[in-house]
Amino acid sequence: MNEHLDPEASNLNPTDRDIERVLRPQAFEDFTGQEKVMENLKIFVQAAKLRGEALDHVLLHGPPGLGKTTLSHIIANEMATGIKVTSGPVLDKPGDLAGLLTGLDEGDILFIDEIHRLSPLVEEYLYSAMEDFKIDIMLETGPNARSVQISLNPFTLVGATTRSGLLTAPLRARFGINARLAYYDAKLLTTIVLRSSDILKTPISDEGAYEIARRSRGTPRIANALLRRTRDFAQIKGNGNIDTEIARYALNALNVDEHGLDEMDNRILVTIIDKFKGGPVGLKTIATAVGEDEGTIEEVYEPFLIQEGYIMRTSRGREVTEAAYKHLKKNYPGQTGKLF
Ligand SMILES: Nc1ncnc2c1ncn2[C@@H]1O[C@H](COP(=O)(O)OP(=O)(O)OP(=O)(O)O)[C@@H](O)[C@H]1O
Ligand SMILES: [Mg+2]
Repeated sequence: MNEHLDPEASNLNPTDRDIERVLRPQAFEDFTGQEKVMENLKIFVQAAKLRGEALDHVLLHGPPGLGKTTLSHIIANEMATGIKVTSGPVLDKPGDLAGLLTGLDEGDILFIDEIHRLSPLVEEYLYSAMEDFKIDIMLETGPNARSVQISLNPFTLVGATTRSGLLTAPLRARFGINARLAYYDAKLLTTIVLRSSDILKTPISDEGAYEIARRSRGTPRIANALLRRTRDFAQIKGNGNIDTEIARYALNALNVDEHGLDEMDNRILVTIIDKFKGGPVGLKTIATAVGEDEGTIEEVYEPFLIQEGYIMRTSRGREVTEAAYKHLKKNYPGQTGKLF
């Protein structure tokens, strides 16, 4: 597999990257949560294996860190096939894609991360590959140039995206299996934290694990990262064991608040309340006011704030809820204004 094309690997330091790899579940049975998605996926994998066919193309979508990349590797492991990894922005010419496609063995997985960022030309080239396992390739250049159609081995495209809304309809329609990953509840994340501490050989109490879990924005990647940092605090400031007290100490030091909101989450809520009277206000305006990229707010911060009931999406923009005022210990202006 092409590790250097794994885009998320680059923003971790080498040690954390190694740890992330060790913690990554390898089989269906190590993967916690996403019950509905997993139940179906297991059936589709079993059926494809029974028929000796390639699995239908799979689209995985959902916020960052919920397990899309992990699942793509699990699918390859469970199908007992090879996997090639690339990403939308890396494939800038159809030729790049052709090279990957012709190198696939029967039943192999081609994993395209950030598939919403494919160039239109590459995307169109993908259509016939996905549908008929055929591609056109150009032979020679200049006056002798001609294209020939070649057959590919049947393969499975696994596409991952945090922005399924940006996928074109024709591309979306070519995926037979469409799986949306949702945020994890604190109980599931506790299981994940306990499993990770076991692998890292870090002693932890159930309560300590729960404390980390419930403050991890519903996201396994964040839970694992907070576990690693809490382990540092436990080793330097404590006796190496993670209990509730050291977990609280570490999470406060890391600016993760009682409800698991981080600095940017809180800055977004404060901004909407203080600068825009609680909203409604447009996404672009919020982005400018907090100094963060609009897409990042939409795909990383907002979904969690909406799911936790701090923000509502209305036709006129984003509005904070009473829960947001309460969370920030601010007076809720309430409905009074609307009576007059
Ligand atoms: N269901 C799960 N059970 C246990 N660990 C998980 C699970 N889902 C994710 N993880 C852990 O969280 C980490 C992040 O997951 P992953 O890289 O698959 O997320 P992603 O959805 O691909 O994120 P991105 O959109 O940023 O690429 C993994 O290394 C893995 O250790
Ligand atoms: Mg990923």
